[in-house]
Amino acid sequence: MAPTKYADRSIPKISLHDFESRVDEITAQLVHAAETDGFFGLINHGISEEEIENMFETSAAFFALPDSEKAKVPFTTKNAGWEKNAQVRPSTGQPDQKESYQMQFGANMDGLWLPDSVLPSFKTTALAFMHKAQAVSEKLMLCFARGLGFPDSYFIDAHDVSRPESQTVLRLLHYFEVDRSVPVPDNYYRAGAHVDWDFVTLLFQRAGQSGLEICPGRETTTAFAIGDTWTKVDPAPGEIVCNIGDLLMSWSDDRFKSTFHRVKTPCDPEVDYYGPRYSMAFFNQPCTDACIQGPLKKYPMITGKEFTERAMQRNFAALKAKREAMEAVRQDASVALAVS
Ligand SMILES: O=C(O)CCC(=O)C(=O)O
Ligand SMILES: [Fe+2]
Repeated sequence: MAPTKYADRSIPKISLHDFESRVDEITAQLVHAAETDGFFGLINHGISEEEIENMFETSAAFFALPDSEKAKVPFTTKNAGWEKNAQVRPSTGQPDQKESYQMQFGANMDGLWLPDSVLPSFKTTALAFMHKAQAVSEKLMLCFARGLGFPDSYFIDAHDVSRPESQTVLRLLHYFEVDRSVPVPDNYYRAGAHVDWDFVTLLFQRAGQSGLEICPGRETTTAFAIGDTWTKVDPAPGEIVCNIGDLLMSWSDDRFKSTFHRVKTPCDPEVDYYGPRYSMAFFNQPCTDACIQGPLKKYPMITGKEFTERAMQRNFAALKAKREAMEAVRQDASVALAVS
């Protein structure tokens, strides 16, 4: 695999302390980060390190269950449930080396919670954490609305998690331990390069479990930023790493940048972390009936349901193109072998 080019770029760290009295200052910082890097770290956000660690322990308890138990809550087309080695990224054409479990607040989760007899208090703990993440997200939504000239509650109303139309997701992720003695195959990522298609993502990482890499600012010149310059974002205790998603990019008429990121597979015993990696991503998704259009009306208005469907279709089309390209390379290679 061609060696990745790296640069030590720092992402802005934004503190939410004294939110009510500092809201305009925070808005300016968030808007600047969204217009440039598309990534920022949040501190003093109101979720304690203990609460985050408690949710990580809850997540580890879920993933420690036998696969036969987790398979009772399988991933569905409603973007909820458990999958293992099943998410193929268009950037790599290969499945991510991980398992994940996606939870939502509303009707899309019907039948997808394990009973308390299997995992005591899991649902209560997860929902309490999801409401905490939602409260942080609503602060960001207020600021982004103000920055774009919308009423303060505009994005908050469009992402109302108390409504059955809610599509917001907390995704628990577990990347498997990697064997140091086996060389990393080409195109093998814990999570291949991608942009998120939500409004804004809140990513929780666990101290010491590095691997996240970002390519800030949409300054990419190559497909999926592979070949561009990447920056490592190591987990800082208690910090939430946030990135703008495609939804906010289009809802801001492309003023705010959704940004490529990935999770590298460890390959350098000197610096990389080979153990199991746990992370949690809170994806703010619009209600299915939300009407999405930026202040400059650059794109036609669409609903939250249509936006989600189109994002999934784009992903499937890119994936199909990637697989066809890989198949053509394989056929060329076998022809070359046959004639040599
Ligand atoms: O696990 C991580 O650090 C990143 C996960 C991610 O980017 C995603 O699930 O969209
Ligand atoms: Fe992501």
